[in-house]
Amino acid sequence: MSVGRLELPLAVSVGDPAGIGPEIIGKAWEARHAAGLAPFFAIGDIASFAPHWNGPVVRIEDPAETFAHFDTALPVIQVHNCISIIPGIPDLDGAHCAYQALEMAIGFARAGSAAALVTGPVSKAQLYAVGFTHPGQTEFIAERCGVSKNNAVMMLAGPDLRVVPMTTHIPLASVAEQLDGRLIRQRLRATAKGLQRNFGIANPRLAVAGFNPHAGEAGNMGREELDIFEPAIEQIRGEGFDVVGPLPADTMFHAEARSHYDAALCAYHDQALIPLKTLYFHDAVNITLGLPVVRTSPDHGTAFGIAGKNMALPLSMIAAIKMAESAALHRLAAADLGG
Ligand SMILES: NC(=O)C1=CN([C@@H]2O[C@H](COP(=O)(O)OP(=O)(O)OC[C@H]3O[C@@H](n4cnc5c(N)ncnc54)[C@H](O)[C@@H]3O)[C@@H](O)[C@H]2O)C=CC1
Ligand SMILES: NCC(=O)COP(=O)(O)O
Repeated sequence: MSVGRLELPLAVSVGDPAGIGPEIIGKAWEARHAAGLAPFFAIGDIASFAPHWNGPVVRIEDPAETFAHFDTALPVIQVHNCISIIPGIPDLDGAHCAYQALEMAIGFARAGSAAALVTGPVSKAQLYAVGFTHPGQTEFIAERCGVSKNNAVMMLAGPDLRVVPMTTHIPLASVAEQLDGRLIRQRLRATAKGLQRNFGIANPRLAVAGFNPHAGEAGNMGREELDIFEPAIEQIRGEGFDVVGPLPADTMFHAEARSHYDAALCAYHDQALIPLKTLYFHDAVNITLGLPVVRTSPDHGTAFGIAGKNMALPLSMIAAIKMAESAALHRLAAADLGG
């Protein structure tokens, strides 16, 4: 059950200011009434909006000021000034801005000044170039929240498909060695709990994709399913969770198959994200499960190629803002019920 509205605004980090972050946040603000969005404020360089979007912005110092301004302008909390923003041409100064905005947004959510955290798209390569040592924002936010990276789960959620890549931003060649029984069990438990807390699904149904073609074909095309997946899944079933698998990955994403589970746990990034983005590129949301705060993000990236051209669709950002509100409300409702 999720009812009512939040008493706190949502914090939205701008992401890389040379990407489409400022444009999709501005366009989401324009859609605030039509889409029924909860009040939100952006965190970034206020000067980074004009090259991308010509709507009104207002500088605020405190998240609580959001409510006084949200009707008439996009409230923005300032990070350090980026020297110059050229849409589509990322630079290290912009990467510092993105890094600082992310750090501040986490701080507001953790301090209880924001109801949830919505992160704009960043370029991982640009962040790495300014000293970011985590694979992505998921792991960074987990660390800032004191959660081990194995218990923070990346989920991408579309209208009738939710996927979890059990390994995330690592080379494909490293997947087999990282996918051990412990990781699979941790991902399964955290996904089940995350579906309960953020989506209000009381008894989540989980499906696990195999690693090899045809889920190993009874051990003839690889033994990971027999030696690692099946014992891990058996143990998790013994803990009372509803889990099927390992299933052949090529036949578990068609419409009828999708109706049998609430989330599909996949062995690696592209096994999960290809079906999701093929079906729902503009509707899907990246949500991190297992955190003490709610964190969502659009499913897409910085789209440098279209930045500053007024071509970016804000739909995934709007969906991320809506999902952040809905997840925060689910958590409040569960707390009211003693959950
Ligand atoms: N949430 C995040 O912070 C994410 C960040 N990234 C980062 O983004 C950078 C670029 O990644 P790509 O693989 O090029 O993916 P991308 O999602 O930025 O772009 C892929 C294609 O989709 C188009 N596109 C993306 N968002 C769009 C929108 N809102 N409206 C219209 N068209 C849109 C782009 O123009 C491009 O043709 C990488 O550095 C990656 O690390 C990628 C995914 C998620
Ligand atoms: N492919 C998903 C993605 O890149 C998002 O990563 P994160 O920065 O949210 O961890």
